[in-house]
Amino acid sequence: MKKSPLPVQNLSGEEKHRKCRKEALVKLLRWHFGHPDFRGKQLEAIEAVLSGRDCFCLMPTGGGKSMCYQIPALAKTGIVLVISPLIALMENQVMALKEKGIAAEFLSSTQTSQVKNKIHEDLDSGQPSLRLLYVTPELIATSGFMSKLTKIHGRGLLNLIAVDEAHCISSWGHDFRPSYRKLSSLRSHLPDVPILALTATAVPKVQKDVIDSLNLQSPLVLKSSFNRPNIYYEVRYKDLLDDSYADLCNVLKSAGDVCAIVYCLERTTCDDLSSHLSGNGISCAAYHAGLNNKLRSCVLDDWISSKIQGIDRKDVRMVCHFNIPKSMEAFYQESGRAGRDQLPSRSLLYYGMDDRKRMEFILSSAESKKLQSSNSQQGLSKKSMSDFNLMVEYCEGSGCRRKKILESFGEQVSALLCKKSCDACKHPNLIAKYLEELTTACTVHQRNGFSRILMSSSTDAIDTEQLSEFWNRDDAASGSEEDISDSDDGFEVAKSISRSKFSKKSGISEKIELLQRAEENYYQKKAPDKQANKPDKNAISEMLRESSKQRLVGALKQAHQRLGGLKVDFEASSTFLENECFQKYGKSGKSFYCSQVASTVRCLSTTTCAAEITNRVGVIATSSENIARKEEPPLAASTMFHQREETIIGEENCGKIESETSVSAQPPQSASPGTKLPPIPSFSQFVNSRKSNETQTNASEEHSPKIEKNMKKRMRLQ
Ligand SMILES: Nc1ncnc2c1ncn2[C@@H]1O[C@H](COP(=O)(O)OP(=O)(O)OP(=O)(O)O)[C@@H](O)[C@H]1O
Ligand SMILES: [Mg+2]
Repeated sequence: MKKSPLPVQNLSGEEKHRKCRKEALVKLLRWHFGHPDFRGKQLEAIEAVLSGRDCFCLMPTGGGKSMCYQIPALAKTGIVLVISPLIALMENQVMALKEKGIAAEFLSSTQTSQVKNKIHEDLDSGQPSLRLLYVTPELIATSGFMSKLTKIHGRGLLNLIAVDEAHCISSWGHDFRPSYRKLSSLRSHLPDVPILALTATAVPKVQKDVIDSLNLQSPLVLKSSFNRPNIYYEVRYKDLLDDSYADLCNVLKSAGDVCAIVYCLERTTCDDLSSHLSGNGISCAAYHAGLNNKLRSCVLDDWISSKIQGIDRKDVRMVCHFNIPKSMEAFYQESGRAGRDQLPSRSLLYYGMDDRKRMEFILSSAESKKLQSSNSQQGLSKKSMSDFNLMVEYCEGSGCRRKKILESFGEQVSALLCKKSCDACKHPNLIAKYLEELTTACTVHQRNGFSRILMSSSTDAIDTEQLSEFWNRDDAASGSEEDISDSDDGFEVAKSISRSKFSKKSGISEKIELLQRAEENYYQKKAPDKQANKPDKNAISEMLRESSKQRLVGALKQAHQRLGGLKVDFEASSTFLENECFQKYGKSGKSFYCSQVASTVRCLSTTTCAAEITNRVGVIATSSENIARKEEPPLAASTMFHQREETIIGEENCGKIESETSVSAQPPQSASPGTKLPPIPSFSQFVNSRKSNETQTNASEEHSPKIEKNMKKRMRLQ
């Protein structure tokens, strides 16, 4: 329920006494957030920054770090600037604050220029109403925004700069973000504004790096215990399971209607698992860097909409790692998304020997790559391998899992602390038995060799930041930094193998061979005959489309009632909107399509302006013809296009190959009505035809440096 804001109090006035001050702060906490008292070191952090002191605050995931800057924003007139690496997090926090009647906004490319202008107007006014402004690190780096901040500060209105997820500044951390480096300019431009750095990453080297990089001056360093008593830790051994997909499916089903996150190393696993779970009646969606920004935001929207909470939803009951994470830090951070409401929750890790080998390969590739590029990175690469070994020990060791987590962060605790809230403490004999079986299974496994050699050497997620879950949609201020987990689609397979197995000297033909192998492998995985027998669980049925239309009609009618008269034809408008969803995400499958419909319904249900809807669907009159024409692209061609794009092109700026390959590689929407698109050649066909063309045109120049160079450039092997 929305409350009227408590009048802002200037606590630095007559309430000088610490006790009174504390009482006033607790009052703010109770009034705005409904919490009875501060947790852990929150109060100390708040008092430090309110007194103008820098502060480094290390608290576990879900420990309540946000409160350390949200309360100061309410305790003084002026603005608190919050820097966050993840737009979804910003959106989510701003939404939650607004619901509580607190004036908060975020600036990012996802907003309309109208919204942005409004925020800027407020900032430029003598008395901004904003209390918290969330921005991306990229925006801080722009001179325009920095000079705006300087002006606000000049008017005495910039109270605090909070750097959330501050470990992103350190290349020693598991989520290093180059854009965070730019934050070092904050201190030089705004020397006397206190800075609060917040993180849940406990590695001492990272802490030092954060303090040094942000140039914190004699900061108050606050550290809390990392124990998450409400999380039950468990490991399952893939090599001992008949079918880990089925196992996860059962786990999720038996957990009931709860919210869960499943982390996978690779996009393909993410997609496969997601469609497997959907096919088994579990509502889920894949979310990874292979999706475009809109799609990702759409999935996130859906996630948010189910309980009006975001990626950091408090009620996540289970976090599952379907592949072993690369470090204890990453594991802690991700598993820590469970149970932020302090209620009993579960962390489940599926450990498999193949996964272990694959991660070892990734990390050792990173090591050799970094050794080549810079000797100074040597220590970093070695560190990543020893970090991973801790993770392996977590899975393969028999002792208390909680103790292992805490010890990896330098906390010495007794296993009694666990109170049987991990599988190793609760079922020690069973775990001992599993580990014994695992040893036997592995011996057999090794004797037989690993089945998926190509797979295990496939992932090119060599840069540490590529495995990060943090991401920004492209920000107006600069290019985007799409840093979420990367994977091994066919192109990546070939790319990584060509990088790892062959030196730069290897010939183009070897690389082409590899690409062809990768392609074969990709298509084998998606073998049509295998697919043909199976009904496509992710297909969008006519029935689903019809029910989506009905949902949209309902939302339009509600908007009509709420806004006092919409001058639109409900049926035609809903058909238009549904078509739009289908056009955008029809090819991507049911979950994305449903998500887009949900997003549109939400948009209709929340808009406060009738003109917004009429303008949007007003397009119908002029574009209905186009819609009819654009509907239902030829399925085979569009699927093929999608696969090609994913497999071979895979990244941005691929126009060159695309346009040379075939005219049919145009997006199907742009094909004129009735035009049957010619078949798209496979990548092998394309490469072979190019090879023979080039051989014909200049036989003597076969494998000449020029051709190799061009081919290399086109295929972006390097
Ligand atoms: N003093 C408090 N009493 C009770 N609940 C609190 C208190 N402070 C924060 N919380 C709640 O704890 C939850 C986690 O808070 P928050 O998101 O700030 O954690 P965090 O430390 O930033 O975690 P993360 O590292 O995941 O970002 C929120 O639901 C918040 O409302
Ligand atoms: Mg946080």
